[in-house]
Amino acid sequence: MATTATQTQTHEVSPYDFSQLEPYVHPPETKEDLPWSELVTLDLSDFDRPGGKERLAKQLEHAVHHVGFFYVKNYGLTQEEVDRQFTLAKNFFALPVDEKAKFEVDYANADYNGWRRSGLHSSGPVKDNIEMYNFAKFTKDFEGKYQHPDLIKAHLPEIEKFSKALHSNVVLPLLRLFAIVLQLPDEDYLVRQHTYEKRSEDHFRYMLYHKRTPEEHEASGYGQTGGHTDLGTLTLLFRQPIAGLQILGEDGKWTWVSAQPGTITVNLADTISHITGGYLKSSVHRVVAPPKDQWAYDRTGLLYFARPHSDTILVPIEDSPVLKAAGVKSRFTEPVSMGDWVKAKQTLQLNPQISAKKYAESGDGTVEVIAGFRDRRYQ
Ligand SMILES: O=C(O)CCC(=O)C(=O)O
Ligand SMILES: [Fe+2]
Repeated sequence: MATTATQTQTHEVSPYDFSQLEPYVHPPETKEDLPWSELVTLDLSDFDRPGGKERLAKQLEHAVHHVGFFYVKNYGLTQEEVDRQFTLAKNFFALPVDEKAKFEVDYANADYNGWRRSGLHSSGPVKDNIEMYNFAKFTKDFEGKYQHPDLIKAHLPEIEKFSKALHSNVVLPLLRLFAIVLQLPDEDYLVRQHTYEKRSEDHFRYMLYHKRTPEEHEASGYGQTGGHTDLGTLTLLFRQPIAGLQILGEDGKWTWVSAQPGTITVNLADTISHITGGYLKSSVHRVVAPPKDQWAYDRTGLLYFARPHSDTILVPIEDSPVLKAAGVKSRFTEPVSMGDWVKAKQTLQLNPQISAKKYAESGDGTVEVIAGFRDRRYQ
């Protein structure tokens, strides 16, 4: 009967339903005794308690000025919600190459939203092992601009909710804490440069480092050449157990970031450094080969990159007594907007040939990104 057929159809489970997806399971942690970074952990549930913001800002002071990295916990998303994003990432990367290729990034036009295939660039004689899928902000500016495979389409509302929660539960509270650290009369000063609705190039990312053979690790120099700073305001990195992320300390030594349960790792990036004349530290970090006992596993990442509105002019904030006392200056010789900065730095990041040529020409390990500001290469 017709009604039976309809009923059967409505009860059919979509192949994209979570019950049908291969769940992501965290690989085991390393047993190696590595030199781990000592990072503070901010309990964001303290934020709205009396005196909480001030306590958290105090806790951050050293980290934001000297380290550039810290953890946050209790950020208002359940472990299940986080695990579902890891599962979506895993299942997305498992799609056939032909399917992912329909959503490929357009680096030639400096557009990095969509799928980035691995093997685009070489590190030494070996091709890179990184795949990414970047989501633009879920705002009017980008509405209808990017298409997604059916798997992602089926879960887009949840992905939108998740990435917006990262912005409102983590990015904005942290910007208020920075305002307190900088003693700004207006606690929302930075928040107003980072509203979700207005145009900016924030993005949420699924990332996969494919496992490598011992020969590939060796030939790629164990990943030890990729020291960099991120170009935006803050980068959020979900806990995943494959060790690899390292921070360059003030003492010139690299330490490993460990996977603390229930946390997000946060690092400060270039823009927050620009608008504080270098007072807040854009941390140098890199991703190296994991310890040997983790060589058998892929490394899956969930990241959120926060950036100021594209029309923000990157000059030091004027009404901060802290910055005044430190005597900070603009890092540029002329006014540079966030849009200008993104374009200039991204041209170097997305085109290793251009970047390699410029480094070779300069010969001193630095290149000018824009308006007199020079980036360094960290080994
Ligand atoms: O995967 C990581 O741990 C960090 C990645 C990173 O540094 C970046 O994408 O800028
Ligand atoms: Fe980075």
